[in-house]
Amino acid sequence: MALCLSPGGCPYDEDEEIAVFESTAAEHGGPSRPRLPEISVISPGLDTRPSIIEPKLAAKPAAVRQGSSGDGSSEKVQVFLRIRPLTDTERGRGEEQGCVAVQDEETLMLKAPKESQNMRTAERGVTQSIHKFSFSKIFGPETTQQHFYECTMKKMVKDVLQGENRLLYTYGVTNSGKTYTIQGIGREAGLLPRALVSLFRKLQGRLYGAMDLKPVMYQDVRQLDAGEVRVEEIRRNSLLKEDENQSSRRVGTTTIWDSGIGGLSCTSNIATQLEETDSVCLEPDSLSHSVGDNLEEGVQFSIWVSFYEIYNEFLYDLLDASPALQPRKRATLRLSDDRQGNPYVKDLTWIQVRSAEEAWKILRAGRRNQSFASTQLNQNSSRSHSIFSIRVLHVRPEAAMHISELTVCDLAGSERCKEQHNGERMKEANNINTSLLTLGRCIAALRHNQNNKSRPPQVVPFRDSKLTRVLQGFFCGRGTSCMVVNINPCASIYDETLQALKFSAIATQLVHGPSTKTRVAYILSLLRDPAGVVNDSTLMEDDEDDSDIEDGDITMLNTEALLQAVDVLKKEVQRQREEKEVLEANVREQVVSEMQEIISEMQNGFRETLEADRALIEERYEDKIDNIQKHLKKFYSQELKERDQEIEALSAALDTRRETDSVPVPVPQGDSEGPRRSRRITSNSEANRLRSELDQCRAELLTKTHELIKLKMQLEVPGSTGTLTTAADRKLEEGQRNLRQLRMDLQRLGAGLQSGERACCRNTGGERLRQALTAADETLAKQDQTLLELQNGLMLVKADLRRKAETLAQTQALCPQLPPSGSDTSTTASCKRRGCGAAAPSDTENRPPQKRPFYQSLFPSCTPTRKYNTRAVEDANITPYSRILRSRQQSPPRSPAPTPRSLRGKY
Ligand SMILES: Nc1ncnc2c1ncn2[C@@H]1O[C@H](COP(=O)(O)OP(=O)(O)OP(=O)(O)O)[C@@H](O)[C@H]1O
Repeated sequence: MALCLSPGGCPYDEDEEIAVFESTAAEHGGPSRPRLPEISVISPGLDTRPSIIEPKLAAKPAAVRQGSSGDGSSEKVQVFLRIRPLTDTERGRGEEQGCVAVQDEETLMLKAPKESQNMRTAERGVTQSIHKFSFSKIFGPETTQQHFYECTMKKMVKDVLQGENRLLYTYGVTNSGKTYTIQGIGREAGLLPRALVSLFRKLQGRLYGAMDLKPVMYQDVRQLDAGEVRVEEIRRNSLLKEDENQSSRRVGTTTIWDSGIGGLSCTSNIATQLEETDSVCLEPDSLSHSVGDNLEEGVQFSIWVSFYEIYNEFLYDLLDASPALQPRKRATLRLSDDRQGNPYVKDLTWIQVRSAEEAWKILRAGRRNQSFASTQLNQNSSRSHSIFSIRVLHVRPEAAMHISELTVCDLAGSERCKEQHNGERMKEANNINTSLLTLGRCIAALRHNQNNKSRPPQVVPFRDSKLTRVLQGFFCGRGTSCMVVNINPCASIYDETLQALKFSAIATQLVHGPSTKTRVAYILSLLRDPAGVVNDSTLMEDDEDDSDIEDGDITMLNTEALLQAVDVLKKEVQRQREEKEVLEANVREQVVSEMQEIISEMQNGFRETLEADRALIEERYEDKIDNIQKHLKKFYSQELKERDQEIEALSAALDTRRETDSVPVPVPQGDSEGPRRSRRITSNSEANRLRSELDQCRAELLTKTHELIKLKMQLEVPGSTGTLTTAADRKLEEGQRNLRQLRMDLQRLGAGLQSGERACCRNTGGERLRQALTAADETLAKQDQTLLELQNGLMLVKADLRRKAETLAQTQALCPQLPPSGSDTSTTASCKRRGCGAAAPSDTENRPPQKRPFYQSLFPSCTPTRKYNTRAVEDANITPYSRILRSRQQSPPRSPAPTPRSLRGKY
């Protein structure tokens, strides 16, 4: 890529058209740029994406680029750029570095000088060093005031006389030539004096001389009575007189007055500037040749002016009685809204003027009250936004009054606060920058709303600063605005200039809202076609096609037509309201469905989280249960072991005791026992008696035993039955022994279970106990099996014995010499013991009676009969363990071994 020199001496990129564009919009929240191009291009453009402009389009003529209207002024906000010439001093300082170059009458190139902040960031690759801007028209340093006026304000004056509202405001860095552009110096009169001269020349012979009609509030007119007229005259004359007095004095003095805020004084060194502007000399302009052109017949015009400033976010009336004559403190003005919500400056002084000279004198008088100060960059820097308004009252003899307005706003220059070493200057600079920033935000919001009509509009922050509040009407359809951007080509303020240009680039993307005229056209179109639905787009088309409608004025309509218009508008309002209701219903529906989706997504999310948490907690508790199980297992096995040892020790001790007890107790000797001796003697005699009885019983038992043995021997039948009976007896004894042992085990387990259940209640896990119980179950089942086997064996033995008994009875019948009663008893006892005979058919009688309830409570379902018969006993003796066992046995098939989850469920 080759670098060329622009006409202004600035090198620019030949291949710039292929560049990817960065824009101010991007820096204000637009889409982020993927990579930095070499040149940033900022231009009004027509694209709905304001930040990206086609390079070829940028090179096209203004008429082509600015819409179909052709003149380029009907819709887009016009933004003019004016570059002021460098002074000799500035050239001497080396400020001319070719950083500002005009490429064509609409395109400006900025190239960052070496020392600038922009160049430093560009070298780091953060931003570009070359920037390209497009404007409605660019005016170079050589532009004369006359030329600039003709290209910018001339048409505005014409529009105002046609009844329109117009605003022109200058924006730029301090010392860039804003005040020079608006007011001018010496023979170089600025826009405002030229506009005044043009206005009065046009109105020659059409001025309304009386002072009885005065503009009030936003744009109302008030009829003054004679007294009020007199007051108005006095006020005007005093201002004019004061101006004459001031002018006659030798200027060059320094006026000191209070700024009105906290007693802070402000030095107004206006000598030089006033000296020159006082003698502003106007050259005849083109308007002078078109006196009376296009003015409505029969209408007279009354011209009123006001002049106020916004200083540190306070409004001051510059046409109020001179501060030099009044107390040092200035009164502030308040902002109010009229019934339609239009903002206006309350109690603002309006002075009727009858010539351009009078208007200029009033302006000069006001300027003496304005806040100027000497700053680093400008000897006479405006420290406030000054607003000069010209209201034109269109006085018709038999019709309603109409007001139009031309407002010229000289904005204070933006500047870097850090360069201000004076506290007051710093505060001013802060306020200036804040209000300018708000203006930028308003413009950006307006542009956003215009470019995104389908989306909900952004709130335009007009209320965030006084400046935007007073200018609000011009941005909201009650007129149009035009911006003049002033720049100073000095290299030392390059960064500030770049920021100012970026700011203005947003304004270049703005289009005017529907104007008052357009609204009139809208009403007229409704009257013409009341049933038809007229929307904004058709309205725009109508405007372009039908100039008659656009030129219409609602004040020309008679009462009947106006009433009709009211009816039509009411219907239209109703229709739009219904439309909006439908729209709102749709929006609500969409919002609800979206909310439902969001809620269901949230539910799913929560469910997943819950599941994950649950799994985690389960895992943790499983670990805990495992640990507890291990500890319990260890504990109970240890416990069982210890108890077994204890039982063994106790059994051994019992055996020893028994052996000891069997040894006869020696009779105590003498009276050493003291007073209990008689009792012991009694107990000894009792013992002797019992012992003798015992001996007797033993002897009897011995006899009976011998008899029994004898009988047994008699009954002994050689063969398998005898062996079987012996084996059955042995097994029965063994089974009873096992049962005893088992009972003891079960008692221990029962105790363990109770303590285990208590532990389980504290969430310590009963799985180990369950396992122990399962093991006990199995043992019991085995024992049960053994018992059943024994019972079967016993039944066989009984049957065998029954047969033997029958044989024996037959034998006895044949041998009556067999022993009588004793043998009968023993036989019966023996038979009973062995379970034979009809008197003992039930197997339950073979069990020790005291053992049944316990056994039945443990084995409730061994046999159905037992179950039915022992239900009451079970219920009475129910224990937690038996309950568990019962529940297990009642739920066939046997449930699998409990899992941690089922245990968790339980506990
Ligand atoms: N186009 C121009 N031709 C000749 N001189 C100019 C031009 N523009 C500005 N100047 C001079 O530059 C100086 C600064 O101008 P001016 O006071 O208008 O700046 P400003 O932007 O109003 O500054 P501030 O914002 O501080 O009030 C003045 O001396 C003025 O005469």
